[in-house]
Amino acid sequence: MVGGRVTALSVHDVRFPTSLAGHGSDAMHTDPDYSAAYVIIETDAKDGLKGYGITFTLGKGTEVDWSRERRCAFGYSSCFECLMGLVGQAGRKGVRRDGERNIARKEPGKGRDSKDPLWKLLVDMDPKQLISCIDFRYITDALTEEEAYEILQKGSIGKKEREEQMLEYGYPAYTTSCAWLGYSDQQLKKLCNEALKEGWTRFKVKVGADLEDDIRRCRVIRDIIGPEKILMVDANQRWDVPEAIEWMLKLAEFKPLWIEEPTSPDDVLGHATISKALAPLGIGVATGEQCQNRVIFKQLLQAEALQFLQIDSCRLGSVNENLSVLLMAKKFQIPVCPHAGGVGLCELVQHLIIFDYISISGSLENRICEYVDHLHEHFKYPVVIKKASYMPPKDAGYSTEMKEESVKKHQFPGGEVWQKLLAAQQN
Ligand SMILES: C[C@H](O)[C@@H](O)[C@@H](O)[C@H](O)C(=O)O
Ligand SMILES: [Mg+2]
Repeated sequence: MVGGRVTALSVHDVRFPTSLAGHGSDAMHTDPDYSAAYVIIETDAKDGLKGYGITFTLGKGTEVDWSRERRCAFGYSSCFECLMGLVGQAGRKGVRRDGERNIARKEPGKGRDSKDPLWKLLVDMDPKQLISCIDFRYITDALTEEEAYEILQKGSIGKKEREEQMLEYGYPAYTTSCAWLGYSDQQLKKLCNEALKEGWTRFKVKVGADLEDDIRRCRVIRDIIGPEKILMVDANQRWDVPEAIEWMLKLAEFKPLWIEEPTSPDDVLGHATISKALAPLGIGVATGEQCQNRVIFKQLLQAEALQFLQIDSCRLGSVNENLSVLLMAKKFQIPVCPHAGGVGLCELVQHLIIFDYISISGSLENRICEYVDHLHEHFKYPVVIKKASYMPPKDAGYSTEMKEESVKKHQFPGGEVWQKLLAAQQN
């Protein structure tokens, strides 16, 4: 039982000047500053329990999220059970405030009252408890409560062995850090060679702005990694549907496993058309990092519009919403390959995908979780990567807490880092 009532809440506009070095750049976001609306919730619990929440943005977006997080958190009243949101009704309340339903958010504090990391808390919940966390409204035409229960019951067979396997070997990852669009060929080569030495075997490269550049960059990276290692390409919504198909016909020689976000993330049928056209080439469609709720994921699955489903821990409103998507993906037999990176997304989503493997999917076939090698040093419990795999976190909670010093220095615009940059711009 959760103790304590919420006594204070603060929201911090934390930004990192990643655009200066081209980190995170793609065909649509040429100069992102990885940023977050970071929420700290204090309680009067005797043990000094606090909750931490993150909404990832590319800088300016924090201004929208900042004001919303404040209102939203206060709107919950001071009842800590509501903030926990591990009850279906509370989850429903959290994602459905009138007129604000489409802004990505995440409930702060989840898992923090337990001594377990979030993945373990979920793994140890029985199917009935897990089901009670899910809002099935709008998805029963794709997944009923009974079907979800059955999936979880079946998933409990062999759970212990899978948990041990995760603790020993971790969850397989791929890297996006070598090939941001703003990186020079020289930098790309250097980073790729280093990643190979570190044991990475799966690489994602940004494409979509210029076909000749893409062909050259894919060739550079294939030459370095060889024909056997896995390559994925990501266009970040740059193309129209016919353009996506034509462009990918030209990149097919590099044997990408998937094309990610080929077109508008809202265009379910467009994704289906692209999937159908690229299937004979052995190229799948991956999407989901901009998908904000279970209904869109339901439609993508029903329309056979994607072959790899990319949940995002912050974009989907709450852990609860993620649970429903993991279960739908299992029913439709589509592998979940989470989106990560940004500020803290790797820290968060590792919990969900480790839980998915142990309790839902039971398979690692065609499954990999994104890893991006930026900004982990600002987190109190940073991810641990060994042999290109995420090692299950051991600390309590959702690994969301940032270092106080990092928050202070990177507050926008008053923090030391921004004061220096803004002063340099004026001179
Ligand atoms: C602006 C961001 O860096 C995106 O490019 C990034 O999230 C990307 O789509 C990814 O898949 O990692
Ligand atoms: Mg992407």
